[in-house]
Amino acid sequence: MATKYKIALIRHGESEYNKDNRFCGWFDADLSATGLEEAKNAGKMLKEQNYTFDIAFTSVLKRAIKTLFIVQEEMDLHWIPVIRHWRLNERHYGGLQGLNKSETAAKHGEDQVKIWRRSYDIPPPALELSDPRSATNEAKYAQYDKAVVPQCECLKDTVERVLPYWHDVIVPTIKSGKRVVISAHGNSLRALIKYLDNVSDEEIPELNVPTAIPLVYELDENMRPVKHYYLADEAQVKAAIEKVANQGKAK
Ligand SMILES: O=C(O)[C@@H](CO)OP(=O)(O)O
Repeated sequence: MATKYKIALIRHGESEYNKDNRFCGWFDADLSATGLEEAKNAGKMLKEQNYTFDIAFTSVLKRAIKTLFIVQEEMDLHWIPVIRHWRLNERHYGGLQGLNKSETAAKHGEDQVKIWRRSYDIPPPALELSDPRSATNEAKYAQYDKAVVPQCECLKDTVERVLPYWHDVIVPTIKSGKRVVISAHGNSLRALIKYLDNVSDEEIPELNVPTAIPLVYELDENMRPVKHYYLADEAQVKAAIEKVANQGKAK
């Protein structure tokens, strides 16, 4: 298998909700001061390693949009087209959105929290439509049928809404020869990685994506992965992955 295309995936930098260890999902949390710094470093890593892009895809959530912009700023790539779409949003965390992950683990047990955070097909509790946390009435989703806006999602649901966007929009862009960067979220990227690397439902709970360390996928002419790697040293990646995994521990 020969590499024909290279794409970069970036999970946004630490958000205010990550900092407070709260479930975030479709809540539009901003980047924390650390997150801003992480995003800057991601841009630096890409620049130092001579990456460049022709087009960017991101979600409609500001933590991913701002991370992308900071990366563009570091790379002096402000001019490239940026396409934002809700299909790249974070997995919707339903009734868990806003709750502290450690407190939730103390209340429901770490095993239950791991199931909610990382299982493939078990969704968190759904939000009521009348819940002020529901995204149904947000202006950015007004153009879509109300049924499009989830009230909770398991990873399987996220895979099912990310993949049509991957196949219908991102793949044709990559095939047209454009160098693509995707700035998205822990679980929308897990959904894409599950598909690309054929990760089984049993293995997916152990996959965590660290914040703002660019992850490069080399793809063959059939868009199958040849290899992938983070643009940081192994120890840094390992520590950042453990930090994410540990967020579900009761303290
Ligand atoms: O809260 C969230 O939306 C996600 C990403 O920050 O968290 P988790 O890693 O628990 O899936």
